[in-house]
Amino acid sequence: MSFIGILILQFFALIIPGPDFLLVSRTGITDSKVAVCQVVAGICTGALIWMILSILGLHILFQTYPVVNQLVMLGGACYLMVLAYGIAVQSNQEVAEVKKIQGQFYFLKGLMCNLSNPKAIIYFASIFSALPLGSDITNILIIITLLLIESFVCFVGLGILFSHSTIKRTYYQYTKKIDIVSSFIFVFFALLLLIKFFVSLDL
Ligand SMILES: NC(=[NH2+])NCCC[C@H](N)C(=O)O
Repeated sequence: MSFIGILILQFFALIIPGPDFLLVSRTGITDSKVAVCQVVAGICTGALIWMILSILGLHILFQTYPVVNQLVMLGGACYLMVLAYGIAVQSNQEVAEVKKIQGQFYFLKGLMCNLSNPKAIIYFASIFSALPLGSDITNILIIITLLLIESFVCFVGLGILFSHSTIKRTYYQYTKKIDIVSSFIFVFFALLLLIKFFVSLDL
């Protein structure tokens, strides 16, 4: 596959709503643009970690020892539940209080959210094996850089889109309802991971 082909594929992977997408759009609505950049930097660091692990061949470890994959899925599901719980608690607090509690953890939130999905390692492994002219180191470095830039630009763009005043106004009008819906969506993603976990147990 050509570099352009890989970037187009990655674009669709980015914009399909998932935990990263939800976290970025939410941060855009409820927080500052700086917070969006920090969350996205965390997500991109997570993506970089998955890329490095897949280059090191750890996807083979995941396939050979499914228990490693299962543990990450379980941990990921728990983390998404924690995110959902955080939003649910937040919906019962005043905005000023919430700001105080959230503190500086945006980067970590983005990082953990991205790492919650172990499927990423298989995804990146297949991308690296589909590289044009084989997987030599220059090609891999180029594609890693391009994928990270694309993820950063698309997600920051998404966060800024959601930080638009009209969307913010709507949010402050329906804060509680939107918080509850987004917390349910995080629970939904966590349940998907849990279902995959139980299916992989092959009971
Ligand atoms: N940096 C990445 N490649 N992230 C993958 C994002 C996957 C999916 N769109 C989500 O929002 O969860």
